[in-house]
Amino acid sequence: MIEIQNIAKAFHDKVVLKGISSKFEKGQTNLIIGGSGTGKSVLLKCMIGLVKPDQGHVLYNGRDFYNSDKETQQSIRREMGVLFQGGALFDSKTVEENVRFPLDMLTDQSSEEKRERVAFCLERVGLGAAARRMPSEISGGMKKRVGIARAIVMNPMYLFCDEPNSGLDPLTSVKIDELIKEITEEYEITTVIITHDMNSVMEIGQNIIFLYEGSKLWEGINTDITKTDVPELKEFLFSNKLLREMGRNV
Ligand SMILES: Nc1ncnc2c1ncn2[C@@H]1O[C@H](COP(=O)(O)OP(=O)(O)OP(=O)(O)O)[C@@H](O)[C@H]1O
Repeated sequence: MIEIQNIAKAFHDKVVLKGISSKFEKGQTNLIIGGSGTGKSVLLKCMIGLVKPDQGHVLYNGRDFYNSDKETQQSIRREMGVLFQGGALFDSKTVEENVRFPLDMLTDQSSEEKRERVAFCLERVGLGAAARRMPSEISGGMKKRVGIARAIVMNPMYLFCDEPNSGLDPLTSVKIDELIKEITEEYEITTVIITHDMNSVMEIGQNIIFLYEGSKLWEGINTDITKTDVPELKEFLFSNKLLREMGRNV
C-alpha cells in the first residue's frame, strides 16, 4: 500500500498541490484524474521521488520515503516500475533489449536468468513473437506493451503509469487498460495511473481521486462517480453533450 499524507508543492509562488492525502491499496488500479494543469503529474513525481514535496509524507508499506536513509530510498526505488507517457523506449535497442535494460542496470543476474525473465514478461504482454523487432517496426499499442513489460521486469511492488492510453485508439486503449488491471491483480501490485480517459475511469477505476486546481475534491469508486454532487467533477465527467445526457439518466 502507498499512503500520501498532506502533500503540498509550489514552484516559486505558484502553488500546484494544496495538501493531498490518500491511500492506494495493493492489487488495485488507483486512478488520479483531473483536467490539464491540475497537478496530476507533479503529484506522481512527488510520489516517485522525482520532485520533493514542500510538505507531507509518502509512505511505501509504512516506510516514509522522504524521511528514510539513502539505502531505504534506494530499495523502495527498486520496488517501483514506471510506464512513462509515450513509452520512452530506446529507438536503437530491440524490444528485447529495451525490456532487459533495468536488469542490466540494476541486477547482477546471469545472461540466462535475464533472457528467461525478459521472455516471460514479453510473453505476458502478448509480445513473445516481437522480441527481435525494433521500436520503429511496431505499432503504438505494441510500444505501450513493451513499456509495460519493461515496467514489470523487476517484479515491482508499485507500478506507476503516466497516461498509458495517450495516442492510442479507443479499442487499443481498452486492451492496454485491461492488461494493466490483470497484471495488477495477478501480481498484487499497487498501481497508480494518471489518466484523462473516461473509458479508463469507468473500466478500471477501482479507486479514483479527482484533482482540481491542486486540491482533491472527490475520491471513490467508478460505480459511484457519475452520482457525484461535486460541480467541478460533474463538469469534468460530462464535458460533452452525449455524456451530459447519460448523466441525467443515472
Ligand atoms: N518544474 C516545474 N516548474 C514550474 N512549474 C511547474 C513544474 N512542473 C509543473 N509545473 C506547473 O504545475 C502545474 C501542474 O502541472 P502538472 O504537469 O502536474 O499538470 P497535469 O495535471 O499533469 O496536466 P496534464 O494533464 O496537462 O499533463 C502546471 O501549471 C505546470 O505548469
